[in-house]
Amino acid sequence: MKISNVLNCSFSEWYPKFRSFSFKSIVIPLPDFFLSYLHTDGVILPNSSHHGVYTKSKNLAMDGDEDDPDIRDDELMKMYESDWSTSCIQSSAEAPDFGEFDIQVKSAIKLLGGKVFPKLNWSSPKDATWIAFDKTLMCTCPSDVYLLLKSSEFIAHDLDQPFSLCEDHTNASAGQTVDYTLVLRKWEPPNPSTEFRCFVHENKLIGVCQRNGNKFYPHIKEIKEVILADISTFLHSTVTRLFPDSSYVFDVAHLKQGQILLIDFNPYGVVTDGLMFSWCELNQLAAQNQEPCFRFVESEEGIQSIDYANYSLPQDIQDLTAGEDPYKLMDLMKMKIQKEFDSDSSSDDDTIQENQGSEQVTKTDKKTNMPDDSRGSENLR
Ligand SMILES: Nc1ncnc2c1ncn2[C@@H]1O[C@H](COP(=O)(O)OP(=O)(O)OP(=O)(O)O)[C@@H](O)[C@H]1O
Repeated sequence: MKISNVLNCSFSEWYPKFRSFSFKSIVIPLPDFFLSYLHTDGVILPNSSHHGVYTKSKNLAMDGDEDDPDIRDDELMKMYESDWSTSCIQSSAEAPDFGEFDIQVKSAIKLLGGKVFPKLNWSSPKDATWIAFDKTLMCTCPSDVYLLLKSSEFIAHDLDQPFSLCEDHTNASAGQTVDYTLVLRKWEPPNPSTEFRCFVHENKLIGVCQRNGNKFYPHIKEIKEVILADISTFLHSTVTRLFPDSSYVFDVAHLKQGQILLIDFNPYGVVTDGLMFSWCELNQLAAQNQEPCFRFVESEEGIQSIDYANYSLPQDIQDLTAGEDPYKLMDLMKMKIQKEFDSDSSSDDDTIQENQGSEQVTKTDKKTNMPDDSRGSENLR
């Protein structure tokens, strides 16, 4: 994967050619001051949102929505006073004023029907839904967009190191200027059972898999030949003709027989999540001259763990599992030793429980039915 391949998957590169096959979208160039805002720590919403400090509820930050009858005054006060102890500190910081940019975002949302799905050049803030009032990426005002963008690690990756896994990436290319854009797409959530990720190597479809690996959709098995044939036709009649690279990954929704909705392009390489494939498997498929491999959840037992679930885990747990904070690990071990010491007298019971625990782990691993290397930590898209 080269820098040029990543650039070709940038939304503003592919969208003009595929406009009629995808969601209606508006691209707004990001001014430098907004990029600096995204880079700074902390979340202070602009003056225009009427709420200079970060508030937990999206509704609190919605323009002209102070009289929302769904929120009672006492609930509002509780939300304000809840666990945002830093708000006193933040309120003394200056709230930004986005002027013309804010107006552009507002009118784009209006033009797209009042509800939008936000992205930057490559990624959406899909890991930040926890911060949203309704736990989705639906935005109805500029503050919704800013809050999600500021809270996402995927967005931070787009901004800080979009080429970090490219083979031609050097320290010099790290500073390569990217024309950053805000992408607002008409809010039209596809039915997850219709979404598929498609892997293309040298213009050949090598693999297709269900986009959402944590659900079993019985209908996929029934119409798998139709799905594969429609994706293949769309690839060869449209995508290969218009997309500049020969290897890439694209996401689609199979709306009905003969009707494909294009969702996104991603680079062909480990930066892109192989979902139900490991990249090792994909490379093997690329080397073979076979029909595309179609993978989907074939039964309730084949379900994978939930995507991005780790982003909603407490930071302490994430640090522990990633081994990033040895002191937390030492504390945990001390607690464990103490617990074992305390319950020394009932060791027989403990042994049974621990055995049951390891049995469960083994079962869970088997349930995914996936090779160990199937989800690399490099996957960012
Ligand atoms: N216009 C839209 N309205 C509502 N939901 C959408 C819209 N576009 C995409 N989605 C949903 O969001 C998901 C992610 O979309 P998209 O692929 O554009 O984001 P992404 O961050 O680039 O994801 P990835 O990096 O995994 O490709 C889609 O699978 C789809 O379910």
